[in-house]
Formats: sequence, C-alpha cells, structure tokens
Amino acid sequence: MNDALTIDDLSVRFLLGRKGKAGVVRAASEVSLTLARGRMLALVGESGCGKSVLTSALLGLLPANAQTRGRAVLHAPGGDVDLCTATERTLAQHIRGRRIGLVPQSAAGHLTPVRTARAQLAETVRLIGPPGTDVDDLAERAGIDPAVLDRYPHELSGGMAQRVAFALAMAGDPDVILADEPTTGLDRPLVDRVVGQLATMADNGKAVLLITHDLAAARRVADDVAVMYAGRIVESGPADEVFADPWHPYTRGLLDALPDGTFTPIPGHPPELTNVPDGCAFCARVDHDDPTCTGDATVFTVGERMIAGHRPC
Ligand SMILES: Nc1ncnc2c1ncn2[C@@H]1O[C@H](COP(=O)(O)OP(=O)(O)OP(=O)(O)O)[C@@H](O)[C@H]1O
Ligand code: NI
Repeated sequence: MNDALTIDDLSVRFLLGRKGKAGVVRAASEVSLTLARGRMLALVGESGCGKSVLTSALLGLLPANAQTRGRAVLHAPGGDVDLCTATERTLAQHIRGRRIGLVPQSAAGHLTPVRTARAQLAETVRLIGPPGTDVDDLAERAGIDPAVLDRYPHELSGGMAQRVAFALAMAGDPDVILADEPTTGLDRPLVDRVVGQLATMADNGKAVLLITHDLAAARRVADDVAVMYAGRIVESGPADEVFADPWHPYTRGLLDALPDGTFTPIPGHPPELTNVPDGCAFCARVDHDDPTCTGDATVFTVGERMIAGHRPC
C-alpha cells in the first residue's frame, strides 16, 4: 500500500478557561486527508485557519487544553499506529523524527545557538539515525556546503539554516515529512529552492505535507492540494485539477487573489474559531447568494476530488 498516513475525521478543539467555560476554539473540524508515499500534498489556507494545529496533533504536541477526536493512522512497517491515541513514549521513541520528520516554520529558531550545525546533526544522527548514517552524506543530500557545517546558527543565512533543518528532519530517514510554512521569510529564489527540495523528497518516495499560505508555490510543486477554511477542508484533490478548475468559491477567491489571477483579495476576514458561524462559514464572510452552497458542511466526492459545503460545479 502506498498510503503513509490516513487522517480520518480529525477534530481538534481548545478549551479556554476552566473546562472551556471561557469558550471553545474549533481549530480543526472533521479533517480527512491522506498522505501517500511519493507524493506531496499542499495544505493551503489563510493564517489562523488551523493548519499548524494539525501538525501538532499528528506529532502529539498539542497543549493540555486541547481535545482531539477522530483518527490519524500512520501505516508503519511494524503495524498501524493511531497518532491520536499513541502514548507519549511511543511518539517519542518510535514516531517523532524516525517515522515523521518535521521541517519547522522558523529553521534558525529551531537550532541550538551554542552548537555548530555539524554538532547538532551528529547528535541527531546518533539519537535517531539508522545505523551507518553519515553526517557529511546527510548534509550533502540536503545541499549543505561542507564548509557551512562548522558554523554556528547565527553565522548561517536563512537559506542555509533551512537546509540544516531539512537535514535534521531527514536524519531519522522518516517516511513522512511535515513542512510547516518552511518558506516564511525567505525571498523568492529561496522559496523555489525549498519547495523544490521538498518535491525531491517526494520524488524519492517520501510522503510530504507542505503547509503554506503561498498558493503560487503550492501550485508549482504539489501533486495534491487541500484547501482549509475556518478549521475545515473545503476542497481537496489532484493539484492540477483543482487549480485548473476550482469548485469551491473560497478556492476561487484564493486563486483570484494571486498576481496572475485578477489580483483581487477576498474581502473581509475568516471567522474567529471561537465563533464559527453555523452553515457555510465562507458564505457568511462574503455574504452572497451562491446557488451551489448547501448551507452546511456536506461532503461531496467525485473521483479523487472532494468539496464540502458547496456542490461540485
Ligand atoms: N493552545 C491554544 N489555545 C487556544 N487556541 C489556540 C491554541 N493554539 C492555537 N490556537 C488557535 O487555533 C487556531 C488555529 O491556529 P493555527 O496555528 O493552526 O493556524 P494556522 O492556519 O497554522 O495559521 P498560520 O498560517 O498563521 O500559522 C487559531 O485561531 C489559534 O489562535
Ligand atoms: Ni457557501
């Protein structure tokens, strides 16, 4: 089977105040996604829609006020593991770094300031690397110049720090790579290089999740795309099909906002996740009569494509 991770009806909410008396943040609602080996899935959506919460849920890194429902099953050689119910011990000893690698949002911030890139890579390899992993070889595969390895994090450019973060994520040779906004703060050529590197990982058989609000980057490299709005996946499918013929008005709005679209931003703001409107959260924002809107979160699937809340058109 080629599927590496199956997220099934996953919901995450945060209880505010004691037992949620001060409110409930619906950060992710009934999210279903599949990550397949050899493919890159881009998860796109505006800031605050719940993208990072998903990666935290998959890695067992949610804070104590979080409640999770649903399943996220990692198909590992030793058997399936539900990441939502796995113990911290299992996650720490078998999953994080070894089966699922994380490329963090701010690479430089993730590195220990007082140790060289080489020292940090060597330690990670010693802890989680498969036997025989060679630090120089790992660095080379991540595109790191050997001279750079002996530098301290503050001596690294943003692009180099990002490569070190890639090497760290690959040290345990995980099947699944989660990249959470790995291009934030990088300039265009570097963005291209980073997403290109993730695409290469997918080509080499990894299952890659690229979380980004850079729709243009997602369009260039992703095999599959999922569009998230107010905690829900509103549309997903093969990237070329979705981008060529978006069904959901939110996906169309995101594409129109691009410089090579009509460059018109979507008016208004996404709802606060403590107060997601009943019915279609997107139509509540743009306040128009869309005949395809079902007024709820009904899911339609057609072949490999999925749309929620609106009928396929
Ligand atoms: N510990 C927490 N307690 C309460 N609310 C939280 C907590 N962590 C995150 N949230 C809320 O969950 C929602 C989703 O946050 P998340 O970081 O996943 O968004 P995002 O889509 O990744 O945004 P960005 O693109 O800005 O990273 C936000 O409204 C955020 O305020
Ligand atoms: Ni609608």
